[in-house]
Amino acid sequence: MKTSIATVSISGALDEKLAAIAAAGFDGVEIFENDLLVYDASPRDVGGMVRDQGLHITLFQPFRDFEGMPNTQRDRAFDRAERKFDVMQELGADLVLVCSNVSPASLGGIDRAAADFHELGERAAKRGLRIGYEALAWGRYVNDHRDAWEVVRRADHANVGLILDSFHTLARKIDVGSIRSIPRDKIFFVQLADAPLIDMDVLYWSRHYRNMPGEGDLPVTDFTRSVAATGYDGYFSLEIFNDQFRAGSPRQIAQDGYRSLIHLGDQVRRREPDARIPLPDMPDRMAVGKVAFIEFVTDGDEKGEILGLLASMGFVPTARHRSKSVTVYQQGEIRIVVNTETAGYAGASYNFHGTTAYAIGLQVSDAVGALARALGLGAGAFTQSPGPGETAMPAIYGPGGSVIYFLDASPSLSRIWQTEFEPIKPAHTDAPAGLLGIDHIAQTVEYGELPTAVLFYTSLLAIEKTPVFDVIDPAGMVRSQVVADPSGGLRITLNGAENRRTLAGHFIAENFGPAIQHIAFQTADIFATANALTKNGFRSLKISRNYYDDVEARFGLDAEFTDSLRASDILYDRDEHGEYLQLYSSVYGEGFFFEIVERRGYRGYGAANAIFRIAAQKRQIRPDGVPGITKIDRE
Ligand SMILES: O=C(O)c1ccc(O)c(O)c1
Ligand SMILES: [Mg+2]
Repeated sequence: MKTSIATVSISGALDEKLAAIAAAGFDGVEIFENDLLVYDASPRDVGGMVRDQGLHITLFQPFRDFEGMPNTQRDRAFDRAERKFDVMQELGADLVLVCSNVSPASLGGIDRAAADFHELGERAAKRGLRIGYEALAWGRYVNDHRDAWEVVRRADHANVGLILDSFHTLARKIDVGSIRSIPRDKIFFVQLADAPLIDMDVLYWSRHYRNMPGEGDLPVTDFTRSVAATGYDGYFSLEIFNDQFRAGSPRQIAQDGYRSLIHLGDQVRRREPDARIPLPDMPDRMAVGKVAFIEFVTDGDEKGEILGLLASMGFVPTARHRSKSVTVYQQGEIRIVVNTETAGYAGASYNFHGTTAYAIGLQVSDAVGALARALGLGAGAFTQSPGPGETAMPAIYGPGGSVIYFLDASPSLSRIWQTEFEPIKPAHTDAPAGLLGIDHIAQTVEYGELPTAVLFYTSLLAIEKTPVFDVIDPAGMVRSQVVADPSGGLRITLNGAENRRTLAGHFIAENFGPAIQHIAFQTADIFATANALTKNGFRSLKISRNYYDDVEARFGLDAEFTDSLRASDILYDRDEHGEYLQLYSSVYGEGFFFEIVERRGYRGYGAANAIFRIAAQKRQIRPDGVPGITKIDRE
């Protein structure tokens, strides 16, 4: 797959952009004129800089308001073009993007536009250059790739071709099937961008909200399949106008972009038999059977607290690692691993973040295959040399420096709990609090890294994302998006914290980075679980009494049922599929907590209850109501 990205897509000065683009693995780069103009070096030197990074200049852009001008302005348009051709020759760029005219002065008329392009093609040919015509969704007369193609067809010049841009086509809901009949040699270049579905002016939407394919809601895969069906084998280039990306880390954004292209190319070539998208072989996205374990690292006083919390929820130690300071706590199918090693990555993670759920283990059909896919998508391998007799579990770095392990049914990995651990005779073997499995994991990330995390999980695993939704914290908004396997094997709620005063923002500030902020366990009977927990000394989060009056009225609940919810601090929600009951632990440390849920068919996560839960948690962290979260109520 020939990969490219426009310089406009990422932050920094031109040299920083180029370094980040090259480091991420791209083959080429679209040079945006502004990035060249504001950089203090000649076009020739910039061309040299690009090539020194091992990159090819795939396109120079944009050239605006060219075609269909009245005679008085037509000559000017050609003069301007010749000047741009000079720059391109200096740069070493052979293709220029001409976007459809938006000028009120332009005249329209398909033959007039075609004649202009024919002449421009003649002039370009003399210099060995090529012209690509792109329909902007807001072009004055040409705003549909089918019309742009008709102009190119009538221009009938070998040096004039079409540029397709997924955003313009998909934003206007134009049938992508129409691309399949365009001859591949007349498609000179393909730009790709996704975007969240927001109902707004298309120009504003395009210039501020585009994101990487797979991060938004547009059917970019269908678009790319249609392009691939023509046999197109040229560049696929990311052209992402996005305010957050412009302010983000150039390396991170470039890496995300590369991942999104490889993932897209991989999905397209699996579905489109005539696709000419060469990519190294990698297994397809894998379904997650379940979360096999969650691993905490802790030490010192904090260790006693976290173990106390686990015990109060009915977890019992079942196995101790043969050589490391690692213990497994279990209940039913749930395994919580508590690591108190001071060396290695766990120890380093503890020193930096304090007690944290830094690793998860995912059960997949082929652990080595999952690792291979992750590496193919640019993830970092996590390796720690195994001790004598230990099995190296395939693992990668996840969002925020977390670790993701893969387990499968292979002989060595499936027996890891027996071979590496010594059993501890448990005090009891039933599930004492009725906790049956992990319902979901909530991971808090920086606001700008929500799309990064979504793309990370959905490109690697057979899980789908929900649209973004807002969680209201009394101190600000938290943007949320869920990535989940429809069968429930893995559900991760991702929260992007916009400021440090929200509970999520406070958590990542105090934790010195993004991390798992809560873990939700499933029960089949939340009232029985609540009773068992109370007997165990579990301290639930106290919910405001006002909440229950409201929930009773909102859902028309029986007074008796509401009383039982109130008595156990259980929150209630309902969707078209059923009911949801939620119970929270007290807050641990600077914002970590556990949740227990009973799903009665319900498919969501109780977003409507989040504001009540967060307010209660903040009361607990800050009982005196003094701004700034300072003191934890441990009574
Ligand atoms: O917003 C614009 O003007 C603009 C310019 C060039 C493009 O390729 C594009 O897709 C949009
Ligand atoms: Mg474009």
